[in-house]
Amino acid sequence: MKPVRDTTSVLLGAEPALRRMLNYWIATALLYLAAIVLMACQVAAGHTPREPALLLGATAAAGTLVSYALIRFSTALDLAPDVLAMLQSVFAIGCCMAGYAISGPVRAALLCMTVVIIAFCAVALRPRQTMFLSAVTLGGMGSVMWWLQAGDPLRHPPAVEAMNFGYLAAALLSTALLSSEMTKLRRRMKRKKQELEKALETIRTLATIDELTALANRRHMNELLCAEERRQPPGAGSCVALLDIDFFKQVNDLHGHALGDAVLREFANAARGALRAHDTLARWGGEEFLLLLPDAAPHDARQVLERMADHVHALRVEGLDPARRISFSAGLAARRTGEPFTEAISRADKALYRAKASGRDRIEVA
Ligand SMILES: Nc1nc2c(ncn2[C@@H]2O[C@H](COP(=O)(O)OP(=O)(O)OP(=O)(O)O)[C@@H](O)[C@H]2O)c(=O)[nH]1
Repeated sequence: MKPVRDTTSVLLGAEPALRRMLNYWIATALLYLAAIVLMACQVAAGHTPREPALLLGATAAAGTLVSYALIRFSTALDLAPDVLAMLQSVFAIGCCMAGYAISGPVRAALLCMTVVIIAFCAVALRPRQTMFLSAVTLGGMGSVMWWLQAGDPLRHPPAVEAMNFGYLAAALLSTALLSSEMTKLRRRMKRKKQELEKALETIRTLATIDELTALANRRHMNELLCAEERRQPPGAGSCVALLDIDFFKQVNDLHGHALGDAVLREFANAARGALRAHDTLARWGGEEFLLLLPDAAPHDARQVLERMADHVHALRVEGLDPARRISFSAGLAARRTGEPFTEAISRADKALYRAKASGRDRIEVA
């Protein structure tokens, strides 16, 4: 299986976009093969002269191989998908025109091939390019038909050529319109997909971030704690701390809820600035915050909290009495080996209660 996989990846490349284009190429190559076989049948039945049919078959085969090389090395050659599609379709339409000129009574059947070519290329072309290609095809085929009926009106009766032209014009027009509608549909779907991705991103943010402080919310912190419990090998240390802003109720009572909100926001900004790279501070509820310090000894955790306290003490919130210093009390607990975080948090909560009871603006260790 591996040699087959290796050969496939050399032939089709590894990039999904390139593979998709080469899969399209395989489909067109099969179409060319079918056309060459049918042309050979026409030669065998005596409807088509041998030499021009051979020349056309060889040109079509060579063109198919060249188009493979152009697609396979399109990145190196800096060929955009629409340029590739245009080149391939112009070549294929040229083959159809030559095939029509040398085919006998079945030549009208070749017209359906032109429609297939336009439909194929419309996947990679812009609607305006598809319209242009359809017009070029109609002009080219019309010229061949005119040239055939002018040169040999008995084998190519003008009325028949005119009807063939009419059918081709109708089919190409409908195909071009249809492909333009499909392109618009694809664009709409792409836009919808981008909108959905954006909405999903917003939902993800809303589900993990606290709206007021932009810190992690309680739900997200619980997820992080579970992940941390799974990640941490037994014995490896981490700490949790519960923080509560001191006398916060007074801020609300004296200055109103809006200023209370501003204090919460400023507190969060200041506290965030004191964290280490892997620490997470979450709004646990109201004016209470939970700090998770992975791989931290109690001494390291205490240093983080002291740094945080310095940042918070230095806070000046507009509208608040400058003499009023914002502070917080904290309960710190080092997680014991195998201990669930819920228990460590409960110990931190008791330590926080002691910090409040013994005068606030301090850190108590559980
Ligand atoms: N502005 C504002 N206030 C909030 C919010 N969430 C909770 N609070 C208020 O926070 C206050 C918490 O006060 P308490 O926990 O009773 O006590 P405190 O004044 O902080 O005193 P200590 O904690 O004992 O130092 C209450 O008045 C709540 O209404 C919020 O999102 N915005």
